Amino acid sequence: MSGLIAATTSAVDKRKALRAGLSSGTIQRLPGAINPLTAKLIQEIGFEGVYVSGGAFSAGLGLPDIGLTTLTEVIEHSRQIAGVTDLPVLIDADTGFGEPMSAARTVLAAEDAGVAGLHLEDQVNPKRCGHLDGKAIVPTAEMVRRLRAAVTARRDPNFVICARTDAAGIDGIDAAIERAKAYADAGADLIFTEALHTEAEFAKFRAAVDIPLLANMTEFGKSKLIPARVLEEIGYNAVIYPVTTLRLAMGAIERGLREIHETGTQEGQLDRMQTRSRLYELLEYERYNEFDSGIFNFTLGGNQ
Ligand SMILES: C[C@](O)(C(=O)O)[C@H](CC(=O)O)C(=O)O
Ligand SMILES: [Mg+2]
Repeated sequence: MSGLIAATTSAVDKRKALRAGLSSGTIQRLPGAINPLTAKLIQEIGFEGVYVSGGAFSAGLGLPDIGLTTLTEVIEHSRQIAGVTDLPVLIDADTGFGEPMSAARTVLAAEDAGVAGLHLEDQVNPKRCGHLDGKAIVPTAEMVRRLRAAVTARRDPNFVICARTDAAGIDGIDAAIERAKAYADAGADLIFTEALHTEAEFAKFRAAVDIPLLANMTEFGKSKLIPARVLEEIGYNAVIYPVTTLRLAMGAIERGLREIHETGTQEGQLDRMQTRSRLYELLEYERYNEFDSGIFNFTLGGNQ
């Protein structure tokens, strides 16, 4: 049964792995998982970690990314994803769902959900996507209070608290660097440098800040899409592809639905689909026989 239904690696070990990865000199690549099944694929392909995006989660609920989702919803979604993967899971906790005490509660809930780390951002409530104009940030001292509350609350010292600064797009990169230094002093383990534009900006940030850095390679935003290898050369420690799997899936879903609508059949889409046999392989369907031989007692014909 080992590894079926739920992953075998404990949350404690996953947090140790994330810490070790962040100080390894090898960039940790964390694609966003839109659901637990996607997290299984991320693990199978060989990435170092899994990201849970607030933007993708709210979009999946049919909502914009403007702070409408709740602590409970995000934690439950994250718990399901963390439960099926041996990889560390980093989650998007927006502004911490309220005042500093709520940020502390978010950390406790995330620990209980088996998550390896979370990021808190310095935007005002209600927050918005970091790649949109018109966002606003709280004073540095307020974000420091948010972070101190989070850092003090954690029970597992290896739980990663990542501080995201949205300041570059508002007050410029120098102000963002100053904030990052204050956030590191407040106990942040990792800095998420939101919405930088070019390699030169990423390099400038790297030169100025001593602790690990995370890059956000989200599509159709403010940042150039810089390959992981280049980010690693610059000295970044982690990179997220937060909404990529949602955009890939939704692009394919829209094309497929339009074709069915126009032609009356999905026949032309079959070679773009994950086959039944590939799905079953990913789910390790056959191994569930170990538990109950009545579950996988059939064979699949060709082309499935
Ligand atoms: C990383 C992010 O916070 C997310 O929710 O995934 C978003 C990504 C996006 O909207 O493209 C962000 O604010 O950058
Ligand atoms: Mg977000």
